[in-house]
This record gives sequence, structure tokens and C-alpha cells, in this order.
Amino acid sequence: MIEISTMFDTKPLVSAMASIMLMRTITNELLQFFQAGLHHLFRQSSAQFTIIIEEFQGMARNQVFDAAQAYLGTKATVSVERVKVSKSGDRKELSFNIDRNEEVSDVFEGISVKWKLICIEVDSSRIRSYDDDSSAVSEIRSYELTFHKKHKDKIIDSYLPYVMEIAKQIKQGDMANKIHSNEYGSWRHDVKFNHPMSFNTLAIDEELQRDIVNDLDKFVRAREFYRRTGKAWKRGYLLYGPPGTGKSSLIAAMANYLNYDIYDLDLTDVGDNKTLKQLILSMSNRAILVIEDIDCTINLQNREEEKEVVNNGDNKVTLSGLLNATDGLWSCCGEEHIIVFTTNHKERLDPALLRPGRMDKQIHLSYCNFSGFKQLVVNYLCITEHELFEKIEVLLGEVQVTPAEIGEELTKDCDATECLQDLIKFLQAKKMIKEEVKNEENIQEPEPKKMIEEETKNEENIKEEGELGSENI
Ligand SMILES: Nc1ncnc2c1ncn2[C@@H]1O[C@H](COP(=O)(O)OP(=O)(O)OP(=O)(O)O)[C@@H](O)[C@H]1O
Ligand SMILES: [Mg+2]
Repeated sequence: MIEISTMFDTKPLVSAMASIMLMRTITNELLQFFQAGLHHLFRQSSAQFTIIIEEFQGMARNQVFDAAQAYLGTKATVSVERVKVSKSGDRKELSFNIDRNEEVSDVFEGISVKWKLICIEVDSSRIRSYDDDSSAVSEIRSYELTFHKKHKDKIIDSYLPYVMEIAKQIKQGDMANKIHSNEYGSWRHDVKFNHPMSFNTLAIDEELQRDIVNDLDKFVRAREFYRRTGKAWKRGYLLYGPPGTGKSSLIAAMANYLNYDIYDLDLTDVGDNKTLKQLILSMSNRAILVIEDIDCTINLQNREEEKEVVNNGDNKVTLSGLLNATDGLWSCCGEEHIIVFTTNHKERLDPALLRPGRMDKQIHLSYCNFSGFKQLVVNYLCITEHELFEKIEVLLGEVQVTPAEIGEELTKDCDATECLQDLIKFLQAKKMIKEEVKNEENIQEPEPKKMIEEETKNEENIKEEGELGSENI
């Protein structure tokens, strides 16, 4: 008897069948695994929530975009495969940035988020230029922030404010408050603002200084007040006084104190009201807009004359354009804006600029008094006392001298005593000139005065005589 088994060797067949079964099982499981995975992925993607943060909000830069950019600069090198690196002249550090379409992962309180920079090229009519890396680009940029939707509240209420705060700290850490100036209708030269003036070195009346600092503190803290009252969070200052009394120095001290950027607006370079509007709308928040020598940089017509200007089709910056820029509805687009006008001739300004509520504070910077002088001596000579002070105090009460003039005397290449002696000579010379002018005026004045007095006397005599005469009659 031949066993079937001997007739047919079934072993290979069985093992082949077993292999096929095993393969089918594995394939099924793999399929199930992929299906589950896909399902999971699908479920996951539908559970995602994405916040779009565009670079511009209307005409103005979007603060959240700028903050995200600064924040992601610190994350980019650890998270992505490609980064952009740059360095501007005023910064010590290199700055990193994610490149277009690159993703950066971040974890906040155990929540994973992903950031992506999206750049869409646009036709030239929609171009907005930005020059953070010194190249005007014709594209619209935005960040996409994606996370699980169950964390939406946490991301909006905690993570985004955290990003803003970190960005603020990065900016403050840089101490990179900048000065921007306008050229051909846009802001240029955003170089680091290196002016050393501070409220410790500014030589102005102590009381006035305290008042200004309190005003600035109050302004910075008043976010809630401005929100509640519906007022734009801005404050206008008019600084007026003779040349060399510290108007520009005060602006520098304010910018350094607040760590605000300065936007130094040259109105003579602004073609028309529309450009002015665009310039102001593109200012960052926490900034001081400075318009120096407002009385002479531009001929601001009064509003009646303006109508004619418009009718003539003349495209100029007008007073109402300026007032709209600083006061009007669209001036509310930024936050924490301080607007400073300066002039040597307040009396030449159009009353519309000085109306109450327009300039919140008018600050008169005047000639140097003794306390201002003492501050300058600390700044320039590093001394607080000297035997010549008494003499100088008397002279300062007799002549008008600007801090700039005193500064010049104190920066001469000599020791403290010699500098102070030179200053005394300078003050005495000023006093002599003043007395000479006064004498000249006195010499010229008595004649007509005397004549008028005599004429009046004669008239009175005539009148008296007449009256007496009539009485007599
Ligand atoms: N109050 C001050 N305290 C300290 N330094 C001052 C002060 N005023 C003037 N100076 C010195 O004089 C220089 C000129 O002053 P500043 O430019 O601030 O005057 P200004 O009032 O803006 O003059 P202008 O009307 O000509 O613009 C400053 O660089 C500074 O060194
Ligand atoms: Mg000045």
C-alpha cells in the first residue's frame, strides 16, 4: 500500500497555503492599520483649527504678524530645515526667520502648534512693500497657526498674548528703538535710535520735568481708559521755545524713556494728504510721530484757503489733512501714538492747531535757569559744586541764555574752572550787549515820549484853560 502521503508529498502545499493565509492576514491587518491610520489622519485634520495672521490689516501693519515674526525668529533654528538669516547694521545679533512654506513646531503648556509662513505673489497693483530685509517684495505674507481645535480658547487667550509678550521683550532686550524718516512717500532709514538724551541729563525746570514724566506714565498705563471712553490711544504735544532750548532733546528723552520708535516726518517731502495718511497708517504702535518746525516746514493754509487749493487741483498737504492725520477717524488705527509738533514761533501757528483738545499738552521750553545750569554742569563737567556757581547764578538771572549756548562753553577743551570762567565772560558779554541795546532804546525813546508827554500837557493846558475860560464866562 502506498500511502497517499508517499504518493503525493503534501508538505510543500500545506506550507504554501499557510504562507498565503499568513500573507492575507498580514495584508488585512496592514490594510486595517492603514485604514485606521488614514481615518485617524482624516479625523485629526478635521479636528485642526487654523488661525491666519496677515501682515497687513488694511493699510497698517498687523502687530500680531510682527510679534509672530520676532517670536518665531527664536524658534526657527531649532525647528525647521531651512531658515533665513539676516543682520542689520544697528544690531549685534543675527536674526533668523522661517522661509516661505516652512513649518515651525512649538509646544505651549503641553499643546502642540504649527506655524507656517505663506507667501502669495501678487500683481503690482496689490504690492505692499516692506523693508524688514531691505528688499521690496511683491507678495502678500501671512502666518498660519494650526493646532487641535479643542485648544482654541487656550491658544487665543493665552498663547497668542504670550507670543506678543515675548516679542515685546525681544524688542526691549534689543533696546532697538528706531528712528524712521520719510522719503518719497514711505518710511526709510529705520536705523537704531542712539540719542543718549534722557530725563536724567535733560536740563529743564524740575517741576516741568516731573509733570512731563507723570503725563507719559499716565498715558502708557491708560490702555483701559482709552478703550472704555472710545478715545484713540494717542497724545499730542506742542513743544515751543527759542532755538537751542531742548525741544529735540526732550523728544529724544521721551523716546528713550518710553522705548518708543521715532517717526521723524518731514512734511516738505510729503506730496499730498493721501501720502500723509498712508505714512501715518503704516507707523508701528508705541511710536512718537515728530513734526519739527511746524510753522516753517510747510505753509499750512487755513481751511477757507484750502478749499481754493482743492478747487485748483493743487495736491498739497493741507492743514485739515494734517489735522485728520493726527486727529481724525483713521488716526485711531494705531495704538500708543504720541504726536509731537515743535516750533520756535507759537504765535505763527494757525489757531486750529492750538484749539483745546487738539494738542493735549503745550510745553514751553525756555532759557536756562540755575537748576538747568547745574544739570548741564553735571553732564559736561561731572561736578555738582564750584565757587563760581554763585556768580553764575546772579548772571543767569540777568541774561537770557539757552542750554545749547551753555553747553558750548562747557565743552571747551579746558578744565572745569576755566570752562566756568569762560562761561562767566560769555554771560557778562551778553549782559553788556543787553545793556547797550537798552541804552540805545532809552536814548531813542525819550524823544518821542517826551514829545507826546509835552503835547498831552499842552493839550491839557489848552483844555483846562478852555474850561476855566468857560467857567469864567
Ligand atoms: N534742555 C537741555 N538740556 C540738555 N541739553 C540741551 C538742552 N537744550 C539744548 N541742549 C543742548 O543743545 C543742543 C541743541 O538742543 P536742541 O536741538 O534740543 O534744541 P531745540 O530746542 O530743538 O532747537 P531748535 O529750535 O533749533 O530745533 C542739544 O544737542 C543739547 O546738547
Ligand atoms: Mg530742534
